[in-house]
Amino acid sequence: MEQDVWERKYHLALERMERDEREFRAVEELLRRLSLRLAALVRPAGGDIEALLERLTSELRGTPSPASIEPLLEALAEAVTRMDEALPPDAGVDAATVEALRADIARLQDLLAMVSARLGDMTRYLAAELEEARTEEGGSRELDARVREEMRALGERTLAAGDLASLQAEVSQRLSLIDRHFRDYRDREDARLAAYRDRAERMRDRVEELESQASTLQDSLRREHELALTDGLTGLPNRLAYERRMVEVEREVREGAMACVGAFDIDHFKSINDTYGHAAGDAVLRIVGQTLARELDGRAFVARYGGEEFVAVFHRTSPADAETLAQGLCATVERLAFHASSKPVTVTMSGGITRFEAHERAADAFDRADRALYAAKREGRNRCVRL
Ligand SMILES: Nc1nc2c(ncn2[C@@H]2O[C@H](COP(=O)(O)OP(=O)(O)OP(=O)(O)O)[C@@H](O)[C@H]2O)c(=O)[nH]1
Repeated sequence: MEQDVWERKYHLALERMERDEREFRAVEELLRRLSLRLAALVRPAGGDIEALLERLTSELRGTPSPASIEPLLEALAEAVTRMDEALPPDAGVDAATVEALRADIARLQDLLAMVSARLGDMTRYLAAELEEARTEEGGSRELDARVREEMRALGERTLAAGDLASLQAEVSQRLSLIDRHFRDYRDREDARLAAYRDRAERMRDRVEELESQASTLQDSLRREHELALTDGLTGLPNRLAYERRMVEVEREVREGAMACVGAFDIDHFKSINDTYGHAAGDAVLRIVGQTLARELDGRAFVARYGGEEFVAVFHRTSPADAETLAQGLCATVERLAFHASSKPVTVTMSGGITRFEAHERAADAFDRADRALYAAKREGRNRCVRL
């Protein structure tokens, strides 16, 4: 009966251990996904990082040990550092892009250091559990051998016993020895279970702490990423966001989709600043930017390219339709009611439209849209030209 109770305890402990291990695996998976996403941010240099993560995953699927995992994590950290060094400031990528990528890489490095430390903890824990299971198995084998020995001795004495009284004494002595062996074994196992429970509690706390750290890190990365892609003054996507979007559009156009690029610039903006002040200029930029985003919502991706220049990418739109939309935008901006020192101020905008051709790079299409924009400026502003 007592043995049944002990066995139930033992199975409960085993189930708990398996559940813990599943939790650790879930955390490892979460961290792996996080690292993969970060590696994806620094493409195209992320190739060897993905291969290393692949190897790390297959290690984790087996029986992980610090000896097999630590070198992989070190190689991963090294690859990330190489990626940082491989980021030249003059590779056609603007300084803000390089800065943002460097910040991502630094965060990835921090994350790897954290993952490395935590995986070390976990694998050490699993190794200790394995050792524990081995010891436990040894203990039960020992008990088994002792019980067998007592039973064998009892059998021999039974045959040798001359009278009933000495037989009874022999049986009772052997039974109490067996009982003591069980008791010793149970006490040792109870102590081991208590120690195990303690360690499991501590590990659970550490796993919870790790999960919360990982999710805080993920949130702050997401927030910082959004900030890195947003123009602070207008709230529109910034040039970096535009360049990232253009990587996708370039691929779509190569696959046969139609797209147009529009460059827009507020006319005589310098004189708005000079006449009404920089704050008024900022307000004009904000309102014009938001007007473009609102008017083109669902039809084009709009970003602030820099200074007083905006860019729009029209998806699945013919050049003629994009030009009509752009002319409508110029007319809408002209109708905006600006006031400075209680006097109405008319603001106009010029635009240049071009088709994004399948054989060209995004930068070529933008340059042509920009040339169209300057043609519109030369032709008298407040208009749109298509090249
Ligand atoms: N207020 C404000 N001004 C800015 C900002 N960014 C750039 N500018 C100003 O925008 C002005 C751009 O002037 P120019 O490039 O000479 O062009 P423009 O006066 O608009 O003339 P055209 O483009 O030829 O019609 C410069 O005076 C910049 O200082 C900004 O964020 N806020």
